[in-house]
Amino acid sequence: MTAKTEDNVLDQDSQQEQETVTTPGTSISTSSEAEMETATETETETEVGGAAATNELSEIFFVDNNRRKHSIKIQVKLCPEGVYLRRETDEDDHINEQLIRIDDIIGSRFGPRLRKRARGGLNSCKNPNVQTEEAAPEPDSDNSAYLYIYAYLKKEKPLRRVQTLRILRFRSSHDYAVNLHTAELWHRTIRQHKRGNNTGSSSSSHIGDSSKQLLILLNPKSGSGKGRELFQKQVAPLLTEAEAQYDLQITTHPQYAKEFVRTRKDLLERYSGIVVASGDGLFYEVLNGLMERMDWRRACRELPLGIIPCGSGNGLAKSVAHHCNEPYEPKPILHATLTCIAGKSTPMDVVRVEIASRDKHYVMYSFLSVGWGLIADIDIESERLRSIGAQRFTLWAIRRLITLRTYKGKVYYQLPSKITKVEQAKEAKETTKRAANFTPTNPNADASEFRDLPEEEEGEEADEHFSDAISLDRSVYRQHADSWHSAMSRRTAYYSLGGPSLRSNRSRLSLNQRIEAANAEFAELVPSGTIPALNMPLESKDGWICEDGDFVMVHAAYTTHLSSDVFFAPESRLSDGLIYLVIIRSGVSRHQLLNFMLSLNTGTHLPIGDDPFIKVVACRAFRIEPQSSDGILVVDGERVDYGPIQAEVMPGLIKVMTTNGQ
Ligand SMILES: Nc1ncnc2c1ncn2[C@@H]1O[C@H](COP(=O)(O)OP(=O)(O)OP(=O)(O)O)[C@@H](O)[C@H]1O
Repeated sequence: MTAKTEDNVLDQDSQQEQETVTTPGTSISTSSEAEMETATETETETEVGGAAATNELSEIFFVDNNRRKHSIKIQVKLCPEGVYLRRETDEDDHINEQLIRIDDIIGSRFGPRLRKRARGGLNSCKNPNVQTEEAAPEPDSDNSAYLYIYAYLKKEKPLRRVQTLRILRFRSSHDYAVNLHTAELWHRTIRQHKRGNNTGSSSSSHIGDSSKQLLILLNPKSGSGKGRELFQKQVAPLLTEAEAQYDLQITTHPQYAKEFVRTRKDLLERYSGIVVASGDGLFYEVLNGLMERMDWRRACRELPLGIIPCGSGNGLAKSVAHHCNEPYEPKPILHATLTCIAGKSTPMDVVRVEIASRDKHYVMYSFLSVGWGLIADIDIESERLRSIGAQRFTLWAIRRLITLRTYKGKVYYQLPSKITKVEQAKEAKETTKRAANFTPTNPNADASEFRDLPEEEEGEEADEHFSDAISLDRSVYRQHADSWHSAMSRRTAYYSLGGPSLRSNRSRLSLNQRIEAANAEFAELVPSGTIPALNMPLESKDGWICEDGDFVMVHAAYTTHLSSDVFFAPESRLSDGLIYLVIIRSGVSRHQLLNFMLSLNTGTHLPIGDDPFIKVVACRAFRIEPQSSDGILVVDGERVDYGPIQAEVMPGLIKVMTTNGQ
């Protein structure tokens, strides 16, 4: 196991290395005592939460390898950086070292030798929290205890993750319990180092908090309809290795995921994060479900979202992999699962989209794109060729290029630098006004959070509130229902008597006071836009730039990839607060368009200098006003009502699971 051979082994196509190293046991007792003493000397003790926790462990092991004639001595050191393996060769006293970084270790398990394959795979989507009866593995006859360390080493050139299993065998004592105790100490120390590594300022750990679970929402119909099978084979084993506690919810119909996250009262108390195992469509549902919660701000802040690409779109999964410099192909599900269990998260922009068509007027929250024209047409119209797979896009693109359409209308956009000053002044004014009018229920509480009302005393007062509630219920509730998320008003959400907060919290205040207080707070807390409503004009004095005429396409993106092979906005960053608006004007040649389409997968489709027909604008908000009444508009790849549409970025509003937390 020299560094050279180690690398060679790690690079094998099987992408799995498994090696057992063993502690000196009774059979090698001569060296055992001395080395154990050395190991003890290198240990340092730190006090964590009242219990003594070992910060660094060191032990001498021997490789128990049948291919070799004699054992190889290896020093294994566990420290906050990871696991160091240090081997001294007999031949030339050459020292070989390997570090398995703590970030690359996803978990470990200890106990007797695993009789089955040590991948820890599950056979079904069973709830990991429910104990099932399994035959308990017996200790070896020599009373060895084992520690299985599961790691996925990150390698560059080519970028990949190499599955690695290190098995440490502890047999210094005749007593299995003592060996087990040592293995457990190593296991605990690995967990502790992983946790320590995940509590940086820009990241939050969603793994390891034993009181909470990951919520996993799986769409069994996504992609080729094999979501469930893919989960069992590729995702569940990794979750087991990472000891991730999770609640698997399999969606039964469209909107299931949205309703689940929207209505689940204990969402924040029960879950540490939400993982979507599906395409971008289900992620869109989850995002919009979260945004419709009363505690949306807290939910966005406290619940990192992850995506495991089991669908056909997968733009977000590819964008996240690109952001963290993680591999995507050839095993996107495995790589994305590793990202979701890395325990880190990064802020990501959300875009508030407002749509008006005929009598409808509504708001939705988007994370990928808004499209009008060429790409939107290809996306939606090629649906009829779904049966031929991804080829449908190429075929329909050729067709659209031959019969090129143009759309008349206006496109407005607002650049970030201009708006900053205007908005800052506006925001400062608003804040002063709010501060003057608003008396918080709890003056010590964080004003940006939704706060529950104080506990109420039982008794007569409660009855009084109940009669008040009956008399007020209908009007207030109707207002809430009608106005919730109405796009016309900035402050249109009302505290609902039927809402979860009032039902679950009781107050000493009179009901009227409570409604008033809650509405005052809630008005501040509804996710509102800062740009004029869709039916209001956009003024150039506010920094709005207007382009009028015929367009082949206007497509806005806020992540790098629209799908796993469309590298649409290479400059985009997860939380840069920017929308990349690509505008293609009528008059562009078919040849130029063909080049544009062919270069989309490499991200080289955008002109380097000024181009009269194709341009990209990094803005913070935009509006499209189509002149015709027919056409296709897409938000995150899904068709929406056709008509005026506007969008503005809400920088870093949510958190997505990443491997680097940056
Ligand atoms: N159990 C279900 N049965 C049918 N549809 C579902 C189910 N669960 C979720 N959906 C819907 O399926 C749609 C597509 O899901 P998703 O985007 O995750 O997969 P996809 O295969 O990538 O889809 P697409 O091909 O549209 O990109 C979502 O809009 C979601 O509302």
